[in-house]
Amino acid sequence: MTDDRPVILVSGGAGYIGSHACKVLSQRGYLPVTLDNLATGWRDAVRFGPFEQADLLDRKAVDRVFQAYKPRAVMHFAALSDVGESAREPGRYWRVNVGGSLNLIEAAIAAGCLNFVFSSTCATYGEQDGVVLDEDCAQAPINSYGASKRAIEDMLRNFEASHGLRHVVFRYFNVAGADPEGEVGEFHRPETHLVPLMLDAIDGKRPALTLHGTDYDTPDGTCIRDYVHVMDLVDAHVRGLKWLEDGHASRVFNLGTGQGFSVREVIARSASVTNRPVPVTEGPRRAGDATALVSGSRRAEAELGWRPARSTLESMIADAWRWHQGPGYSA
Ligand SMILES: NC(=O)c1ccc[n+]([C@@H]2O[C@H](COP(=O)([O-])OP(=O)(O)OC[C@H]3O[C@@H](n4cnc5c(N)ncnc54)[C@H](O)[C@@H]3O)[C@@H](O)[C@H]2O)c1
Ligand SMILES: O=c1ccn([C@@H]2O[C@H](COP(=O)(O)OP(=O)(O)O[C@H]3O[C@H](CO)[C@H](O)[C@H](O)[C@H]3O)[C@@H](O)[C@H]2O)c(=O)[nH]1
Repeated sequence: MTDDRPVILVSGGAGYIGSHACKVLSQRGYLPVTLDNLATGWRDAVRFGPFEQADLLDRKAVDRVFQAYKPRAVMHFAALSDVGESAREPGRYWRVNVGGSLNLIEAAIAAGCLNFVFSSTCATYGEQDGVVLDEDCAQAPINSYGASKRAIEDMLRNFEASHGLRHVVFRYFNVAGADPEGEVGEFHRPETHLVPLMLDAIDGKRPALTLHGTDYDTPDGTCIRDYVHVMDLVDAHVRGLKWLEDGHASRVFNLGTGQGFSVREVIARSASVTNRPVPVTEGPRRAGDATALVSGSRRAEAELGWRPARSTLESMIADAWRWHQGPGYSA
């Protein structure tokens, strides 16, 4: 390799969040190497560094990527992350998320790459009405997706104790928005996330958005979530990487704004940002959904100096809408 930038191995770099992370890493002087099997990601989203098509379940292939690029650290985004599917097919979530992470962790250790940044989720907290969700809160996942992520957090702690694997765990709340320059954005097939489905309904790509439950114990009956802009989220990842490079101890950080919005509030805000009506139908609850998930922590701000700059509903919807109408969305 002639490029002498520090290499970061990005698992899941062809996916929504991983592709944004690659963009920001490359802007900040790193060489992001994407390892992805394209299960839910896209070749076109890998634009900011080399691409290695490999499955995390193939340990030999993962070892080869470490040998070829000698990364300084790993950012591990690759996972299955559809809450509803995880309720129906728990085996896939344990196999891919937990088994794949075990391979990646063991390969990193074998290669002497001991700095590891991991995508976890607020779904590890489960359903805890009235509890402030900070990092010390008990984890009680209510679906196998959340359970698989909690298991990986445990795995990281075990491998730190045995092999010195230093790690930062980010428990994301709901990620939304897109690269404001429109190079990458969110595109899943099938799509399950609220914002892209709503934008599809607004511009006629789907007949309507279905409200998954209107009888929750919230002011308007729909679930409450804490939405964070994908660009703010990946900025925190680069800060997490520097935290490890600076020699700090392993740490868990929530990534959310601390403000919750109901599904109906997101819909109302989208109608005003796009200046178009949102066709809506009411449906039953979706298996595995918690009533309200809102971060109650300022740890990332206090310790990483992280300040979300674009995480208003307006910015997230406006950036997602721009991406949605551009050429990349249906590529
Ligand atoms: N989007 C959110 O709101 C959100 C919230 C909390 C946590 N997360 C976590 O963030 C991470 C990224 O989420 P995303 O929304 O970008 O998902 P995504 O589906 O867009 O990206 C995941 C990527 O991982 C790849 N992948 C999956 N299985 C693989 C395997 N076995 N080997 C190699 N590559 C594999 C996929 O092809 C895809 O490119 C996930 O770990 C997810 O659990 C996301
Ligand atoms: O068509 C839809 C899609 C979503 N929703 C609702 O909108 C809210 C947000 O749903 P998303 O599917 O966009 O996001 P989730 O909260 O289910 O999931 C996100 O947060 C989870 C943690 O709970 C996981 O981390 C997961 O990876 C991440 O996508 C939920 O109340 C959901 O029921 C609808 O009403 N209709």
